[in-house]
Amino acid sequence: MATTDAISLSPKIKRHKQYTLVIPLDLHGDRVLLGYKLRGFGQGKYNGYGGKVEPNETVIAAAVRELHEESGLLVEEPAMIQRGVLLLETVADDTSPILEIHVFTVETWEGTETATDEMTPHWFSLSKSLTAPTKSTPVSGSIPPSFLSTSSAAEAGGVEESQPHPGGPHDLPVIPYFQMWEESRVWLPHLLRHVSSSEEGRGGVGGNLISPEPSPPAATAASDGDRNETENKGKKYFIHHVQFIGGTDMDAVDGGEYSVWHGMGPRRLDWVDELPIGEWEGRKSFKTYP
Ligand SMILES: COc1nc(N)nc2c1ncn2[C@H]1C[C@H](O)[C@@H](COP(=O)(O)OP(=O)(O)OP(=O)(O)O)O1
Repeated sequence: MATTDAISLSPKIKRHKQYTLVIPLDLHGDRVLLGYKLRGFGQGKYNGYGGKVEPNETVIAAAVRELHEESGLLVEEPAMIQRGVLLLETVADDTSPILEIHVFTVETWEGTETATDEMTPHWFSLSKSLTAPTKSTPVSGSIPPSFLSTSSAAEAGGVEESQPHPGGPHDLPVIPYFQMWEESRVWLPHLLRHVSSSEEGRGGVGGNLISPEPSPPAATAASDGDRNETENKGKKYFIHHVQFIGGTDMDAVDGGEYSVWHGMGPRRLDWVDELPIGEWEGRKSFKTYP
């Protein structure tokens, strides 16, 4: 099945800036950990844990470092499972580099998730978060009042343990997709379905907590620009390429300000067997769009 929007991008003529994004998954507990960002780029949004890849650092080393700095969770490099790459480009500002964000999941770690002055941790239900969200997606469980409950930790610049959810994993809320970067609403449900369907095949997820893979409503699937999910079965990595046209995030907690990193324009999401990683300015990087 053909993808929808055409993307005319020449990665070779734009600089790339590399980032990492790590999503801890507790498959047996049917839970996904996200951080609520308290400062900097993406403030007021939920996201995975990550940041910039420093000079002379590998992407995977940066993923391990950022996860530990922002969440307190410690993993060894082999525990990082690369899942895909986001290629985010702004057309409103031609001088901005393409954000090349390497997405990983981890399923084992040492330590307990802790709040830092940058991120506060919140668990969400994995099985309830598998479908592409719409504004009317019901939010079961209770969305944590993050910006209220975490301000004390932020003000103190200190560390606060995240509390277990009172009703247990079944009472956890759906991922608040409308409090995330808008392109996450597209790729994250795909990734969670991909992980849960492959784990389910191995009998692994939460003792059968995961329901059969749902089909997104036809209108959503068509507009997501992604391939038919059956066709993607067995492919290992996703590539989500988005051109932002600039706009205002009306869902932002602060009311939304114009940013060149809002307003999804042309985009495509593909699943591939291998990520085309090559040399870019002397370091391993995403090579070309396949
Ligand atoms: C614009 O769209 C984005 N979508 C998503 N899903 N994630 C994004 C987007 N833009 C940035 N990110 C991610 C990538 C990183 O994981 C963080 C940004 O990290 P930050 O700018 O805070 O990098 P640090 O190295 O931690 O920076 P400081 O040490 O200067 O705080 O968001």
